[in-house]
Amino acid sequence: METTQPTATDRTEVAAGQRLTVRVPGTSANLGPGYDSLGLALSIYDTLTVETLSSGELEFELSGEGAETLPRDSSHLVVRAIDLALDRLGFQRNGLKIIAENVNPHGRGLGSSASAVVAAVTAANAMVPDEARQDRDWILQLTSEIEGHPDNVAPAIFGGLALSWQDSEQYSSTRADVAASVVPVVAVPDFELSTETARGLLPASVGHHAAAMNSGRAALLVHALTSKPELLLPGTEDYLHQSYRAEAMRPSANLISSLRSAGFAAVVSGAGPTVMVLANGEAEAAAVTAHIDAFTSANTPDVAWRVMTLAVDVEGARVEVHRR
Ligand SMILES: Nc1ncnc2c1ncn2[C@@H]1O[C@H](COP(=O)(O)OP(=O)(O)OP(=O)(O)O)[C@@H](O)[C@H]1O
Ligand SMILES: N[C@@H](CCO)C(=O)O
Repeated sequence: METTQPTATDRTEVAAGQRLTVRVPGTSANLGPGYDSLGLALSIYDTLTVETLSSGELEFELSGEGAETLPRDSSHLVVRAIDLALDRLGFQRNGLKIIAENVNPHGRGLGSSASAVVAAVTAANAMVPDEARQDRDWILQLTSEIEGHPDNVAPAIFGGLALSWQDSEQYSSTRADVAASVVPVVAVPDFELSTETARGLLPASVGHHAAAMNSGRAALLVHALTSKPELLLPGTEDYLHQSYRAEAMRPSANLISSLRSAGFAAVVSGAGPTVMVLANGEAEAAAVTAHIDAFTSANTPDVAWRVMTLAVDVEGARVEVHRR
């Protein structure tokens, strides 16, 4: 979390006794050539319920991913993001009960940290009175600042395919609808790679030729995803990041090469090490799954893979306020 922590102490306290639930989709960023700009919302959901308490304590009920390892104090990512959002809104909290049901695997490239901060900031925004509440573009701005890039948070907020960009410190995003035949298939390995580590592997600059090649493929990818899925294989060719990160996720890189050689549009999901294939239709998705099973059985015996056929989430983050 790169944004500075709040310091204010003279804020209005949020009302105690509130309970709200946010459901947030996982996301796959980059999609090949869309480094730090394109992202897709996926049907794998984390659920965060927050209760505002009248005493100053923090209570945690964590289940699923990270339940054994995440901190249970104010250093928890969700609490830090709630505190920052409340501060920006002109509020502060008393105690909180955090109930997190985490399904999205951590450090695998499916946007788990983005889902957590989107859930937290959405929850904080729903905790304050109507007149103080902000819109989803405000949530995009703050969560992009926290993450350092908008490509995961945007689809987590808005659903669908998010095309995001940055002007100085200002983040923006627009949503596009993905062709109905596109089926995302993910292969999640049992090892982690943090986004921070993966970003550290990238060069400070790339040549003009690579930039030009990448621009063409990124433009093609948007057309392929929205209306011409038969062009997904050329549209997912990347020149900016995957090759530099391959050594840190060799089993994933080898699986991607094999899938692409067979004609399937395979990419590194986010910063990896998950592999995602954008299949064109259910029959192709089944063939992709069979290819992954055969390749990994023969070539990566030391890695356990979880293969999931998902859907594109079209709703984005959804908040439910429980009336008492
Ligand atoms: N639901 C959560 N609650 C609290 N902390 C979380 C949660 N999800 C992720 N995190 C924190 O974020 C870290 C993972 O973030 P990281 O950016 O490295 O990977 P990712 O978001 O899963 O993948 P990517 O950004 O490549 O899509 C976890 O190790 C954990 O510290
Ligand atoms: N665009 C980001 C996505 C992962 O958070 C990266 O590749 O580092």
